Amino acid sequence: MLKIPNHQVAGHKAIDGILGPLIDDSGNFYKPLQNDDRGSNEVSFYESFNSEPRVPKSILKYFPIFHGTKIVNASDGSGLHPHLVLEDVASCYPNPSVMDVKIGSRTWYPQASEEYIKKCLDKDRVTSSITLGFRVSGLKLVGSVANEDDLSWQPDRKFLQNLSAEDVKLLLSKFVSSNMPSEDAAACPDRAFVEKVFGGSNGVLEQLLELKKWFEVQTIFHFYSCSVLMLYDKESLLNGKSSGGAVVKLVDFAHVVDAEGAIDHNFLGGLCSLIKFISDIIASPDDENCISNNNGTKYEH
Ligand SMILES: O=P(O)(O)O[C@@H]1[C@@H](OP(=O)(O)O)[C@H](OP(=O)(O)O)[C@H](O)[C@H](OP(=O)(O)O)[C@H]1OP(=O)(O)O
Ligand SMILES: Nc1ncnc2c1ncn2[C@@H]1O[C@H](COP(=O)(O)OP(=O)(O)O)[C@@H](O)[C@H]1O
Repeated sequence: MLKIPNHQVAGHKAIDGILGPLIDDSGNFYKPLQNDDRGSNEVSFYESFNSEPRVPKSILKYFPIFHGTKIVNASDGSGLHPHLVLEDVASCYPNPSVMDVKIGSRTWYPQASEEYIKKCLDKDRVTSSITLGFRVSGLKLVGSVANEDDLSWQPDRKFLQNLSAEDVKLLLSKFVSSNMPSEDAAACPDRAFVEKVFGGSNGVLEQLLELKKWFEVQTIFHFYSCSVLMLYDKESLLNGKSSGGAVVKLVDFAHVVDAEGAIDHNFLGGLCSLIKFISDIIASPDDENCISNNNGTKYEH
């Protein structure tokens, strides 16, 4: 029995009869192939990625496992439709906090139509993509008590569109905090999970640094409009379960193109920028938890 995922934070969602991803109880994520080139491009990417001998084994873990395609009933009620069958990277978490960060200051690929480039450029300009090299595309923050809906916060696209560098820093700090899963700008994030999630030898920062090393040398693919997904489970971490630890996965390969022997400096630049934000949060002392809001007011504990 396929169902709508609870933990999807961005992209096309299978709500209100729209075509979107579905999951099963066996840990699979069914992403519908879009009817234009995007669906077939993403299938081609997974096929070539998985058969590409130049991709180091250590890098494979940053990509969802690909189980091929399958025709299943679409979420919009339109009947049978081909879907990518991917590993559901959220399936091992009871109640994950999730952040989708679209990497790159430029989300359009060189071969795209003028109309598409304009649409992407407009979004890159109004969001933090051009200024920061990435934008937060989706977010779900969960409170410390599992399964209590009122303790989770999933901001809408509008809220995420206009974030400054300070706002992004605040959001990343909230992502690793046990308090205030809300858009309240006056809230001081306690960063209770900063070491467990961002820091440490298995944390987000180490994972991003490993990815960065690969992006410094790989000249196989250019990953336009692709996202870094960060997930972890607060309750499991609080209970000392190692299974709640943070993972980094790359998702959305509808616009991956051949690198033609060149470094993907667009992705690499965005990744370095995200790494800098996360390193700064790990390094900043606790008394810098309270960050200025949009008016420059500094909130205290
Ligand atoms: O038009 P929208 O607003 O739904 O745009 C989608 C984007 O949502 P956004 O507004 O940037 O959060 C969406 O971005 P996210 O995955 O949500 O970050 C995709 O870029 C999507 O395009 P594609 O399927 O990757 O080709 C975009 O979808 P298309 O409309 O290009 O199919
Ligand atoms: N393999 C996966 N497992 C679990 N969740 C996923 C997976 N792939 C994508 N998602 C969820 O779906 C969202 C949108 O995915 P994406 O591939 O970007 O779709 P779209 O092409 O519609 O933008 C992500 O932000 C994430 O929350």
